[in-house]
Amino acid sequence: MSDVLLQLAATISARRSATADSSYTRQLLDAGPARCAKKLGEEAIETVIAGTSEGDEQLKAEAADLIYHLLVLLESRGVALNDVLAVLDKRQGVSGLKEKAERSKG
Ligand SMILES: N=c1c2ncn([C@@H]3O[C@H](COP(=O)(O)OP(=O)(O)OP(=O)(O)O)[C@@H](O)[C@H]3O)c2ncn1[C@@H]1O[C@H](COP(=O)(O)O)[C@@H](O)[C@H]1O
Repeated sequence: MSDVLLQLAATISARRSATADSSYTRQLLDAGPARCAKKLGEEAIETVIAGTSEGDEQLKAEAADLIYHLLVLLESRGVALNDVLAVLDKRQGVSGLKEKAERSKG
């Protein structure tokens, strides 16, 4: 799973040197983090709609769009996917309820 994500993140990063007319990713990166974040929000809403009222195939397609746009936002902000995966890795084995309580302590 994370092999696919890491490969996609590498592709997205490499698109920085593509031409804008050949790459949708390059167009998003050129538009900057605010535009990338807005696209992510749109895809999140489409995923919510699929999750509540559409079939499994549509949900899978929207989830894939969402993940792609998340990776583009991370690239636009210069945040490495591996650093996000490290945060998730540290949380493994920690109950979500315990983690939430730690967060509210500040
Ligand atoms: N995984 C994806 C991927 N998922 C979704 N999308 C695009 O994300 C867009 C989201 O759909 P929308 O309906 O919101 O698109 P839209 O209305 O045309 O978008 P805007 O005009 O609003 O920006 C579509 O254009 C999809 O093609 C993706 N575009 C690229 N990739 C990956 O990125 C790689 C590089 O792509 P390029 O940068 O285009 O070469 C590809 O080989 C893929 O692996």
